[in-house]
Amino acid sequence: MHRTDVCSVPAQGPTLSELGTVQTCAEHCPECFRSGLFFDPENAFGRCKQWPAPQGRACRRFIAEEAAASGAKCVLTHNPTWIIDPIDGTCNFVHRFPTVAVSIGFAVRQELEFGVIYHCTEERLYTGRRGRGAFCNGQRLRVSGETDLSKALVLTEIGPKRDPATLKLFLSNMERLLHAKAHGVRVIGSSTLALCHLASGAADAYYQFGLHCWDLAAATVIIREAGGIVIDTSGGPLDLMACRVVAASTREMAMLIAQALQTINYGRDDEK
Ligand SMILES: O=P(O)(O)O[C@H]1[C@H](O)[C@@H](O)[C@H](O)[C@H](O)[C@@H]1O
Ligand SMILES: [Mg+2]
Repeated sequence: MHRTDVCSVPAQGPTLSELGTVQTCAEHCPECFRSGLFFDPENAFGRCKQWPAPQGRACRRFIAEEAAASGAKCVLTHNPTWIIDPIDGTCNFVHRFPTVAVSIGFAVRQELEFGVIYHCTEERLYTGRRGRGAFCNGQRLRVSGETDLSKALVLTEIGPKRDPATLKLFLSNMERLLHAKAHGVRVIGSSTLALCHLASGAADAYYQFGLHCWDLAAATVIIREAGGIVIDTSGGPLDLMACRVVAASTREMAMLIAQALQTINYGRDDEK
């Protein structure tokens, strides 16, 4: 049966309900997914068209924090892949500290196509779709454009390692930025929401060693579509699996941060 359903989404970017539509499309097209059918790779939502999957591979894949925690491999192939952190800010959640989010990213051919981050306690839905802009509850997002570190609010997170050597490096990085006269440095307990604050212009830079691809996938699309930049801590292009990032409102700010940092090694998501 040739399906021509359009899992279309309005141009202003997806909302969970449209995403739900895409998911409904997937549910409505079980034969698509069973026989390895793809969404049209030219358009992440696209038309759910029927054509044979190459080498009969299953079509969409999932990379999720809890699956990785129970031993699943984090390998980003060319297949359409959902990259999910179901609760970002778990420690906050158990303390009833209201900085908790759900993060859902989607990649096709290893290109991040769209991201959705839902700030559960504030009912703020951040969305971004490649080439179609970034939004919070339908309001367009723009980064601050700040290039002066002395006027910048810099966000970071501690990362999971707490051994003395790692903590020394973490604190040393924070000290370096404060010595460089950063206007402020903040740790809020959720990398995805910190990155959304950057996309909204409420912060000017973010860096972290020890986060994961599921923290970065959705937020990277949202920041890029808000006019920001997301790179590796080396100053090179983002490596989604490298467990490290610098994001900023401008390339100048990103390079200032990257040059100040000492590396903390957390390995790679695709090598664990
Ligand atoms: O709460 P989960 O298990 O998602 O872990 C998150 C940490 O809580 C954040 O500090 C950290 O910045 C990352 O967001 C990390 O994913
Ligand atoms: Mg997380």
